[in-house]
Formats: sequence, C-alpha cells, structure tokens
Amino acid sequence: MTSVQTPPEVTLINPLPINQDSTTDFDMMALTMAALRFVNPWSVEAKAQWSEKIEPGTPEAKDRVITLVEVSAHDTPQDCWVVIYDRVYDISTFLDEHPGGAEIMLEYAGRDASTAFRSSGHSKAANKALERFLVGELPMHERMYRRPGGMRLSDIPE
Ligand code: HEM
Repeated sequence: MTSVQTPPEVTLINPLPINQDSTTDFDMMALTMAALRFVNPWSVEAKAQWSEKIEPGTPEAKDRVITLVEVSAHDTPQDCWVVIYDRVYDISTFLDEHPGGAEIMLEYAGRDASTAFRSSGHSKAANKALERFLVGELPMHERMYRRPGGMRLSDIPE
C-alpha cells in the first residue's frame, strides 16, 4: 500500500525583521547627503569662482597658481588641461596637432600626465613645445617634481 507523504510544515521566518523606523532612517540619510552635496567645496558649481581663463604661454601664466582640483574640471576635448612636471598646460588647441594623436592625450584630460609624457620618449623639441601651452603651476603642497631642495629628474625642462 502506498501512502501519500505530506511535506513537513514550513514556517517562514523573516531573517531581517523590518524595522518600523527604517524609512525615517533612510530619509535622514538622504537629507544629510543632500546637505553635504550642497556645501561640498569641490562641487562643479564652484568652477565659476576659479581662475579666469588666460591665453596659454603668456607671461602671466608663469605666476599663476592652479590647484589639482581646478585642473580636474578641465577634462573635455574643448577644454583640456593636463599637468606635466607640476606645470599646468591648456592643450585644447593642440589635441588635433599632436603627432601621437588626440585620443592618447584625452586620457589625461584634467589629470597628471607626467609619467605618460616621460615614458613616450618625447624629444627635446616636444619638451620645448610645452611652453606654448603653459597656463600655471601647482601650489607647492601639490608638487611632486619641482620642490625647492628636492631631487630633480635630469631630463625635466627648466
Ligand atoms: C602638452 C603635452 C604634449 C606635447 C607638447 C607633445 C608633443 C609631442 C611631439 C612634438 C611629438 C613628436 C615626437 C617628438 O618630438 O617627441 C609627440 C609624439 C608622441 N606623443 Fe606627445 N605630446 C604631449 C603629450 C603627450 C601625452 C600626455 C602622451 C601620452 C602618452 C603623448 C604621447 C605621444 C606618443 C605616443 C607620441 C609618438 C607618436 C609616434 O611616434 O607615432 N604625448 N608628442
């Protein structure tokens, strides 16, 4: 005789009991994040307060201090800055002229390109060409290559 087995009774236990206050917690978190975003000094909206755009390679560029955070806001093909050996270059007009192509330089838009520039084996002429695009220099506390009393790489331009 065959007997029909009934499955054992299963009681579902919610392993994570829903906290009645979880919605309130979430709202508080969202509110805090929104407030932080509002006061965030790095917000892109702050861009308007940063340095005026100047003509690259002009004498004022030598005295202008530009922070890494400001450089990072210039990261498009129309407005492309890079840092090479602690100096800031606006290469927006050079992208299409670059013998190595625009794509490779755009990877460094808004960022430090020193090691990429160095390891591509650029000539002395390429180092000299940098001057045309100079718009400023990093503040002392953000520099890696040109610190007073620091060791200088022999091949970085004056
Ligand atoms: C403002 C910055 C730059 C300037 C003025 C510049 C200038 C030049 C110049 C004049 C050349 C021709 C070869 C030479 O004279 O050395 C060249 C080639 C090249 N550059 Fe740049 N460059 C810059 C940034 C970069 C960056 C960030 C990269 C990234 C990796 C790069 C990668 C290359 C490569 C791969 C070549 C070789 C192209 C070939 O031989 O086919 N360059 N660059």
